[in-house]
Amino acid sequence: MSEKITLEELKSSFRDVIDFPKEGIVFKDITTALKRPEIFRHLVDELYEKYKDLGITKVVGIESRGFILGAALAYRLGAGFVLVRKEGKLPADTHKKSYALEYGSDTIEVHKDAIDKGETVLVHDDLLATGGTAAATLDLIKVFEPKKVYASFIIELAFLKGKDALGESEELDIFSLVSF
Ligand SMILES: O=P(O)(O)OC[C@H]1O[C@H](OP(=O)(O)OP(=O)(O)O)[C@H](O)[C@@H]1O
Ligand SMILES: Nc1ncnc2[nH]cnc12
Repeated sequence: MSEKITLEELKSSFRDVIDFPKEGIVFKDITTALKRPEIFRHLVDELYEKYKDLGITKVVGIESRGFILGAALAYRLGAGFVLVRKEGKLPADTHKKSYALEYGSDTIEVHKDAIDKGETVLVHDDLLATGGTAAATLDLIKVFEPKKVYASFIIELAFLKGKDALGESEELDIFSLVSF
């Protein structure tokens, strides 16, 4: 079971780095949380408790920070793990999507054989900012015709309205552990 970590304690386990990677950005650094065993375990346990009974068969982790808890969660859920990677990193045939994020733009890819039709999929990333990255990922996995899609984040930067960009609906369930 999770040790008792309060929301305030969790929130203060992240570090703000001013003007990274660009001037004007307040970067939420999760490394200060991940290096603490009790916080790392709390993050995995909280997400596991939320998703354990939903029949999730694949967890999709978004490169690179989405791989950390995404993989731990897939293990706990008994699900497979799928990598959504930045362009040029996946070796076999891929589907691709370009997108804008809070401090730039990029292209992501997923292997064409990563998910089967009708699977229940949990997309995981560390942080939801403008929603550009997550929206591109959700678009990318639509081609697999999943039965149901969940999206989870450790942190949501609510003032950037990423949830609006994703468009919560009956088909899509969005959740973040912490909101700033
Ligand atoms: O909601 P958005 O505005 O799209 O921003 C969120 C994305 O930005 C960060 O990733 P980044 O591209 O910096 O990659 P990294 O995880 O490899 O550091 C973060 O991990 C999310 O993936
Ligand atoms: N402010 C921010 N902190 C950390 N990761 C981010 N990804 C996009 N915006 C971010």
